[in-house]
Amino acid sequence: MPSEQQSAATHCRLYLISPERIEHPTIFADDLRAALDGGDVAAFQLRLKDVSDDAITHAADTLRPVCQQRDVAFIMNDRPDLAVKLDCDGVHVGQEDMPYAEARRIVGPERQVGVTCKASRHLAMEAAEAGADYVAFGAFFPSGTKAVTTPAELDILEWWSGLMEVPCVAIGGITVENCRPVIAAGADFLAVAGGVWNHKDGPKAAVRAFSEIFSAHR
Ligand SMILES: Cc1ncc(COP(=O)(O)OP(=O)(O)O)c(N)n1
Ligand SMILES: Cc1nc(C(=O)O)sc1CCOP(=O)(O)O
Ligand SMILES: [Mg+2]
Repeated sequence: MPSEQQSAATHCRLYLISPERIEHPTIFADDLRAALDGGDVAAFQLRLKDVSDDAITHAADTLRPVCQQRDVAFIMNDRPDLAVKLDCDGVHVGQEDMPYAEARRIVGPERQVGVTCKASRHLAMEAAEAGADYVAFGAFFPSGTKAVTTPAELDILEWWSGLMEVPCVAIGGITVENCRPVIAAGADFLAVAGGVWNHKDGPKAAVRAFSEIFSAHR
């Protein structure tokens, strides 16, 4: 995420996660533009599952400019190699993807590397000490996007934010309706997919609503 935005340590921000499939990137680009123009978004993660590298490439080439024109970091999920090849701002890796050090070796020092830490203080300390740009905890709520997750409790956010400078991301089933305690517990970023794309009034209204909640918590 852009570094200037990390300076406001108490200000939570949105980290938007893409749907797992994007059939028509040029059409989805309109949804993304609308969402990003709805309010403050720090980052967008391209999280496509079970699709070809060509499909990821086409989506990234279409969506990255939409993000970068708005100063929204464009993060590739799972694939440090594609993060470099497609000139992304960073990569997110999970515990089943590859070790942090390997991801860092591939993307180099300039791009961001974020690491899934589930509900583990140990994994988070390990990732932060190794140099991760952020650690991600979750899932805080049941997710309609990802079936198999590890339940996480809010106290891990309180503990982390009281102890560490490295930003923490909260993920898993977060919506406009349930996000307030997650923000109050100390999340620096809320990573959200369904809570934006499936919002009853559309993605733009969802981002606007999140932004208003963030502002009220400042
Ligand atoms: C910000 C953020 N946090 C966690 C995840 C989950 O990553 P991972 O455990 O590798 O699972 P998949 O997303 O790859 O299914 C994430 N993508 N982003
Ligand atoms: C990709 C992902 N990882 C999770 C974890 O717990 O690590 S939960 C999750 C899904 C995020 O989408 P939604 O906001 O729709 O629940
Ligand atoms: Mg992964």
